[in-house]
Amino acid sequence: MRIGVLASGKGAGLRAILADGLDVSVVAVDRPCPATGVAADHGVAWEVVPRGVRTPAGRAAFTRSLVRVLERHGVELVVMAGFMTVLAEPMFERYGGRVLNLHPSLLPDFRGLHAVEDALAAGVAVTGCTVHIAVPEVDAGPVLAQEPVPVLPGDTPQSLERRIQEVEHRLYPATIRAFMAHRAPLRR
Ligand SMILES: Nc1nc2c(c(=O)[nH]1)N[C@@H](CN(C=O)c1ccc(C(=O)N[C@@H](CCC(=O)O)C(=O)O)cc1)CN2
Ligand SMILES: NCC(=O)N[C@@H]1O[C@H](COP(=O)([O-])[O-])[C@@H](O)[C@H]1O
Repeated sequence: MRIGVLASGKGAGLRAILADGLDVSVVAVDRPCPATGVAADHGVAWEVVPRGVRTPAGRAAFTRSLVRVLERHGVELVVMAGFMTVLAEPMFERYGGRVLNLHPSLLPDFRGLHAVEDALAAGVAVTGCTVHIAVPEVDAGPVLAQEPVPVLPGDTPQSLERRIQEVEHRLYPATIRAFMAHRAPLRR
């Protein structure tokens, strides 16, 4: 199954996906970011799709542009790895049930942009990460996999994020493989 990865940042999750040998056809980013360098280092096509104004119409136009890039590369499964823009309906009209996201908390706890900081501020002893099927509602949709991560005394957002990402970089590729094993490709 041909994978398209959506990213916005450092690309550590993307690097883990590529290191696992998954077939990534294209990396699409919503802003210039180091993830494109990770793609280039692995010989994977990448494109910057500027997200523009985040009005409903602007978000829909941005999402349609993303879909066109993914279709141009024959993508059948969309994998968000540190993607930081909320996708509009056109993505789910085209790839409904085949858009995955990785979130750095045990959803439904700590949804949104600041999950690591929020878990730390809440004083929980355990947080974690979640792989789920994305839907139009942010950080909702069916959970595919979760793994707990302890919060340790003296943790900073950075130290906790590092511990979570160690788990993410193993859990996400494994969950993507399991998902593909149970889904027929869109076309044979
Ligand atoms: N329709 C969906 N789009 C996205 C989902 C999703 O589940 N459904 N997951 C997110 C990833 N994410 C959390 O895991 C997340 C990313 C970004 C935001 C957000 O509020 N973004 C702002 C812009 C923030 C910024 O750039 O500083 C926005 O889009 O207005 C919330 C959750 C990816 N997309
Ligand atoms: N709400 C989405 C979110 O916070 N995603 C998180 O952003 C990080 C991206 O790292 P990367 O750009 O190095 O892969 C990852 O830890 C991922 O869980």
